[in-house]
Amino acid sequence: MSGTSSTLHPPADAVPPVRHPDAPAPGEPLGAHYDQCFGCGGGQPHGLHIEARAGEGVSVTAAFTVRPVHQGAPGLAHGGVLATALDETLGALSWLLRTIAVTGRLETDYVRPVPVGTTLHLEAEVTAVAGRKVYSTATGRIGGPDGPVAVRAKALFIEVKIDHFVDHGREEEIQAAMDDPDQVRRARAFEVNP
Ligand SMILES: CCCCC/C=C\C/C=C\C/C=C\C/C=C\CCCC(=O)SCCNC(=O)CCNC(=O)[C@H](O)C(C)(C)COP(=O)(O)OP(=O)(O)OC[C@H]1O[C@@H](n2cnc3c(N)ncnc32)[C@H](O)[C@@H]1OP(=O)(O)O
Repeated sequence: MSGTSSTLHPPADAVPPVRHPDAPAPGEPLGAHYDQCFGCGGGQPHGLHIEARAGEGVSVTAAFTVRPVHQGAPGLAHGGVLATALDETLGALSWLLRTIAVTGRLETDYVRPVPVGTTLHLEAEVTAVAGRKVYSTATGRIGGPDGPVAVRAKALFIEVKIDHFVDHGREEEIQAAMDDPDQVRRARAFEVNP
């Protein structure tokens, strides 16, 4: 069974997404947007350590291997962890648009259980853009990149400025991020040069 809420249908004035000319080439690893990110950060011991790569057009691929710490039921991945994997992969699309966007809405279909030890092969693409609203879809397949779909999602991301994080993040992490030249460089890489 599946159904999508109306807010995830692009409006009539939506336009196709445009890959930024300075976007990483297809196949290139995108790296983490933040070292402490639960989804992609290398410095986050409890994280999912998702590694995304640029795809064709405005798309990305990624892989996530389910570990015992990700269980919900015995031997099976927790649904919230799988939603996080989809959310993170969808978030990585920002590298190709070179805009910063946060998840406004994420709807997930769980089609097949995902056992511990499985590698989830993820793909995401932007389907439409309307002003600050970015519409996207993602799938997670098991047994190989062409294997059966286990999870899929539709999402609405909303474009924000760096100020979103500076205004809302806890001060100690924001200060540490601003003091880290590598973090500042990564944050800037999302933004189209004026
Ligand atoms: C130097 C220091 C740097 C530190 C930063 C470090 C790194 C930064 C770089 C990159 C990081 C970027 C992203 C992270 C990437 C991946 C992680 C995975 C993604 C996530 O995990 S990210 C976390 C979860 N995410 C949130 O934490 C969002 C909380 N939320 C809000 O912060 C606000 O809610 C916001 C901003 C979303 C909107 O607020 P707002 O005031 O800006 O705009 P507004 O409300 O007017 O919405 C504008 C139009 O979007 C429509 N709209 C809004 N929300 C909707 C919804 N839910 N459903 C349907 N439509 C919606 C409205 O209906 C309106 O539509 P219309 O224009 O047609 O009226």
